[in-house]
Parts: sequence; structure tokens; C-alpha cells
Amino acid sequence: MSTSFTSISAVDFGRLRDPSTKKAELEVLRAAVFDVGFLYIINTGLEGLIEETQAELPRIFSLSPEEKKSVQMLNSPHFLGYTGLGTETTAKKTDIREQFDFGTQCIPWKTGDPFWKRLEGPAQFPNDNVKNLVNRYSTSMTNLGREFVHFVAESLSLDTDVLDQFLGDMSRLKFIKYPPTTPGSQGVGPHKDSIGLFTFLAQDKVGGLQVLNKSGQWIDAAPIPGSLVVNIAQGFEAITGGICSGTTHRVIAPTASERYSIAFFQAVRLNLRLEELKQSAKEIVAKIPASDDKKKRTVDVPSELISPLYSCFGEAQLRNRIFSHPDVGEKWYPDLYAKYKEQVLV
Ligand SMILES: O=C(O)CCC(=O)C(=O)O
Ligand SMILES: [Fe+2]
Repeated sequence: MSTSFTSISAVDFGRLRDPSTKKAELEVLRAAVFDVGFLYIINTGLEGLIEETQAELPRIFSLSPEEKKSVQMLNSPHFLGYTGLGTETTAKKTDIREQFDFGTQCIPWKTGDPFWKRLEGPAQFPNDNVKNLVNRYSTSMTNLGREFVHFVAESLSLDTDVLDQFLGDMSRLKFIKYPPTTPGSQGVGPHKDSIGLFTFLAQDKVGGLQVLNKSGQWIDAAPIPGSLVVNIAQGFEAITGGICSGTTHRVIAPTASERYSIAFFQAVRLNLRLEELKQSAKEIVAKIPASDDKKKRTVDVPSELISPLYSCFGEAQLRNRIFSHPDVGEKWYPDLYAKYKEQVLV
């Protein structure tokens, strides 16, 4: 999707919420979502909560190694918990960051449910303060995310709630710390967000986030205090038949001080099947402002979400998680790990 943009637009939620300015701002939103795939949203009303949560991150990451280990992701069949430095690889290089993955509250998997439903379950919290903060932040982001997809639908002159049918139950929230390191190091390597419909990211003041345009240039997504950076994830890519592909991005590791960020991955409904998706997405795809040439374009990076190998989004996402965290995948899903290892994405 990414054209040769050289800057990233800011979409003003205040103007979207005001009937007298909404129409003009929906145009800005439409161009940002459908031509670039990356944008800032400002004036959401969540500036205070974002600031408060950012301010807590240094304290949370300075918990003792024992406290972190007690909530490690390896404990969780839902891929929720703490992962330490150097355990993640993107684009064949080791990422230099540590993370806590949480999930929004949901009805957990029970015996008899489909196997992929086990992706959803309780989060692990190191203490009650973190639990309260995570739940408060997640609730606000869930509401904001729903409001955002309503505006996206309206920007295409579609019914406001047309995208609601794709929303899932358990969104994922990730606290991330990048420690300072040698110049030119990889915080996280070039990637598209695999899980979710859209990602809503709050970065601190340090910088380092970059977005790839179609000419192969890395464009800085410089910090704007109180804003959220929003980008298309592979769920929305699938809904648009690949026309709106996720935009590749990366983080250059900081050199002088820690960098902290908070990523909210908006859930896609796990029981969504490919056939059902194609059918229900038709109306949306027809309205997307792209050339016929672009409409025919297939997705450039293989995506589990639109592969016929997997029965539904839930299975596709489970496969994705198993490979992103092979130690967790092999521990909790040994049979699937062995099966998926043999498959090549088509
Ligand atoms: O930390 C950031 O600014 C971006 C993180 C990111 O892209 C991701 O975790 O998917
Ligand atoms: Fe990302």
C-alpha cells in the first residue's frame, strides 16, 4: 500500500468528533489509511492516560529478574507474559528489547472449545498496580479502536459499523523497553504487524521508529507528545484482499537512553473463515480508493491470515504466535509446532 510518501499525516480526533469539521477530516483519514497505511492520531482525549502509563514503564521494567521470571511467557499457552532481551529475531537479526505482553479480559478457552481459541486466556500480572493500569489502558484503547474503525468506515461512505463484524474479543497490549546500545543496532527489525486489525502505538520522546515507503526510503515517525501512531496490521490487510497491506516499519535502537513504547494490537475475530471474509469484505474492497492495478495486486509478504492452509483467523494467528515464540509454541503445542514447521506459506 505504501506510496512514496515522505511524511506521516496527523489525523485530529477532535475534528472527527465535531460535526462541523468531520467531513474534511475524514478526507485526511482516508488518504492516510489508504495511501500510506501509517498515521498519527491526535486530540483523542487519552493524552493523560498515555503519559501516566509511559511514566510507569521504567518502574515496571526494573522489577527483579525473579519477578519477571514468575510471569514469563513460557508459562502461558496464550502467549502472554514477559520475554527477556535477545529472545526475538526479526528479519534474521536479534532484536534488542524486552517486553510484557498482556491481553484484554475475555472468556478463556475451556476443554471442548476449538484448539485455536486457546490463544485467548488470562494475562499474567507481576502485581495489582500493573493489573489495574493495564486494564484501564486496555479499556480505553478498545473503545478508541472501535471509534477509529467507525471513522475508517465512514471515510469510505460505508455504514459506520460495517467493520465491527471483524473485531475480536482479546486484543493484545505490549509494554516494550529498548535499552541503549551501540549505534546502528536493531531495536526491532523491519516487519509488518501480523496480529490485529490496526495497531495503536504510544512512543516516548526518544525516537527511532521508521516507516518504509514504496521507494525504499525509511521515513522517521518522529514522536508527537500525546499522539498515537496507527498502522495497518495483517488483519485489515486480509479484509481488504491485500489492497491495503500493512506498512513495513522498524525501530533503530537508542544509544543515549532507554526507549519505551506501548503497542495495542486490536483483536480480529478468531472464528472468521477465509470464505466468509471474502464475501463480507466485497462491499468494502469495492469502495477502496485504489487504482485497478493496485486492486489486483496480491500481498507482497506471505500472510497466514489469507492462506488457504488455515481454517480460520484463529488457526492462522496461532501458527504465527508459535513461530514468533518457538519455545512457547513447542512447549504448549508440540504437535502443531511439528506440523506447521513442515508447511510453506502460500
Ligand atoms: O516500539 C515501537 O515503537 C514499535 C514496536 C513495533 O513495531 C511492534 O512491536 O510491532
Ligand atoms: Fe510493529
